[in-house]
Amino acid sequence: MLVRTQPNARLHALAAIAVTIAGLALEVDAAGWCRLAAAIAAVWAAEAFNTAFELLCDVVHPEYHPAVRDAKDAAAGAVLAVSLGAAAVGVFTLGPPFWSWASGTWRALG
Ligand SMILES: Nc1ncnc2c1ncn2[C@@H]1O[C@H](COP(=O)(O)OP(=O)(O)OP(=O)(O)O)[C@@H](O)[C@H]1O
Repeated sequence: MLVRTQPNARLHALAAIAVTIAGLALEVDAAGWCRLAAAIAAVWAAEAFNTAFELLCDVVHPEYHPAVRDAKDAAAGAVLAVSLGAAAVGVFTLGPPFWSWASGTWRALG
C-alpha cells in the first residue's frame, strides 16, 4: 500500500534496493549489514507512521486547519530526520569499502 500510494515510499524502496546491491558488491560485514538493515527499517517505519497519521488526519479533519498543517509537517519532519540519519549510516558503512575499492582500482589502472 505504501509503495502504491506514496511517492516518497517509492524513493525509499529504490534507495533500499540500491543500498542492498552496493552492500553485496562491496562485501559489507555482518555489523555493517545490521546497521544498514536497522536504518532501512527505521525509514520504512517512519514512512508508515507518517502515512497512517496523514490518513487519520484526513478522516478526522478533512478541511484546512493550522493545527492539522503543523501536525502533518511535524510527522513529515520525523521522516526527514530518520532519512538523514539513514543516509549518514549508509555513507559511513558503505563509504570506507567503496573508497578502498575505488583507490585499489585506480592504482591497478595507473
Ligand atoms: N487539513 C489540512 N489543513 C492544513 N494543512 C494541511 C491539511 N492537509 C494537508 N496540509 C498541508 O499540506 C501538506 C501535505 O499534506 P498531504 O496530506 O497532502 O501529505 P503528502 O502530500 O502525502 O505529504 P508527505 O510528503 O509528508 O507524505 C502537509 O504537510 C500540510 O502542511
